[in-house]
Amino acid sequence: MGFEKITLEHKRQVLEELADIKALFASRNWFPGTSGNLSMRVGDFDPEQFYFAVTASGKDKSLRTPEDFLFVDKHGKAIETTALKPSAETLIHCEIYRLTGCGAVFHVHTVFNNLISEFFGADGHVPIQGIELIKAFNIWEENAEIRVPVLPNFADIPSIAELVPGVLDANVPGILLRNHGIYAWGKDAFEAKRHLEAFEFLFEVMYRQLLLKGATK
Ligand SMILES: CSC[C@@H](O)[C@@H](O)C(=O)COP(=O)(O)O
Ligand SMILES: [Zn+2]
Repeated sequence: MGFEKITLEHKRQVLEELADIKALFASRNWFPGTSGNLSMRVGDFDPEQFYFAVTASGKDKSLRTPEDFLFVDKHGKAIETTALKPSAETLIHCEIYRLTGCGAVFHVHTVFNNLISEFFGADGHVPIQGIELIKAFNIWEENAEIRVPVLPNFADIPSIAELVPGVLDANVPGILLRNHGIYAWGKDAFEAKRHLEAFEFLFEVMYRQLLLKGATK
């Protein structure tokens, strides 16, 4: 489906939902120093052609303005004439949509995701086992273990994006960038938010557990 076939009403709904989520995350201090970016797909998913709304680069994400989002195509290029620049990390969003067909991708920098990504960075993944909130990823088995991939935080975003297919785990809707932040996604904004909140909770539990155990592993 071409971008022009997607109804204005649907596009407006998506922008409103994104703006509400942005305000909520900002209230949690999840966008310090203009960091973080959010996106939501508009229209159906087709790996050959899809579109999404993404935060404009470098904005203060705690503010609500008419210039907070723009629409881009599957290559991360703006589809309409605009002075706004898509998030510097849009290519990572593109890759996640392409590989998963998801409906929303949220990226935040928090103290806990930074600390945990660095502590386990050399291993290439964060192992999480036996914590109830793993069920937020629809994993119901007892004492389940997941591994959250950790990618190096290259300055060159395309170099990060090209590593995504090699580490993405269909059962784990998130990827950490070392000393940077997390990308979490879901079939829609509700699910992406649930996943992101679960990751952040799990990272905080792990951080505190490591302190309790004297930071041995
Ligand atoms: C201002 S530090 C954060 C940025 O370097 C980047 O990692 C980030 O998350 C926000 O970039 P943006 O281009 O505004 O989407
Ligand atoms: Zn970032």
